[in-house]
Amino acid sequence: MQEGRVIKAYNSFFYVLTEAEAGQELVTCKLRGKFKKSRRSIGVVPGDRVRIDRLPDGSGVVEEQLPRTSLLKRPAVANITQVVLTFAAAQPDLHPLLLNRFLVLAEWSGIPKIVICVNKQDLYAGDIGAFLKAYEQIGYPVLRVSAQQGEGIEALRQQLQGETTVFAGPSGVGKSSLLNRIDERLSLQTGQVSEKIKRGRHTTRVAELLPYAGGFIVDTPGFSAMELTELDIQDLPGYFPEFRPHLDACRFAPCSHTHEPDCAVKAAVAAGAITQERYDAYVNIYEEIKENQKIARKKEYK
Ligand SMILES: Nc1nc2c(ncn2[C@@H]2O[C@H](COP(=O)(O)OP(=O)(O)OP(=O)(O)O)[C@@H](O)[C@H]2O)c(=O)[nH]1
Ligand SMILES: [Zn+2]
Repeated sequence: MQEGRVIKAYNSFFYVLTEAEAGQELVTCKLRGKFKKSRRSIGVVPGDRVRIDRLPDGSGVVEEQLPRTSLLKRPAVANITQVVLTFAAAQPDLHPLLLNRFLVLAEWSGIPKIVICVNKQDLYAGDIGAFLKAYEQIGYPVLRVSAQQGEGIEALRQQLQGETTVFAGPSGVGKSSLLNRIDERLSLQTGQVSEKIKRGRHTTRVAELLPYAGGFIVDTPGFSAMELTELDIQDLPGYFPEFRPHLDACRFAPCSHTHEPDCAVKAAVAAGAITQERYDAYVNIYEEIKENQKIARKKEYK
């Protein structure tokens, strides 16, 4: 048996890239029939690690699906190791609340590495260094790049080595342009895809993993800032990494960290350990989720 990675799934065919020691071969596979039926859940998806048996004609049969470390659902893609949250320094402007919404979504998705990438440095004359430094201090690596001028692209390439990366971020920040800068072969494929998504076609489309630098780049937008309403409000404080050391020290449990007295999170804001910007984003997202829950409940009782 050979081990490999499903890089594409289409019409019940699974395209498996076998491990490097075996010579990196792309093998067209079918699923073992029994194996398919025994899985009630989502089944084998792009990004999954699998074991395959080879048939005399060179094709393969997926015999086993190995455990996943993460799963994005729309479209389904497994084992993403890194998300590059892409924004623009200008056009469109970088709004802290939008950045924080994406950070919360990325934390919620369980993807291990979260990187902030700020594109279009060439368009911005001011200094966003101080603004971004606060995010670096939380632990998020920050890359400042220009797809147009080439600034920072080498650092971005380094960041992609060996990882399975998805680029997420608002529309128009230059995700396609960046992929094009990184490697022309990437943009040809991804550019087309993002156009299709924007127009609302291909809603059931599947993701594809594009091999790059010993890892992969996934041709999906990852997630959109709209999905926030799906997360559990109890989990929200934990998605702010710098809140975590304070969460057990509030007088009330549970504490929403909004109106309660003797709140350790609010004390940390006052002491400067948590920035006002991040706390404001927390409250904003908290209220949005709460509001949505109310609406959902009203609908249920009707
Ligand atoms: N000045 C400048 N313009 C850029 C840069 N990167 C991208 N652009 C421009 O920004 C616009 C949007 O770029 P895209 O690459 O299409 O952005 P995108 O994030 O893929 O957009 P969606 O497909 O909507 O998600 C285009 O007009 C690009 O030419 C940059 O570094 N500097
Ligand atoms: Zn509190």
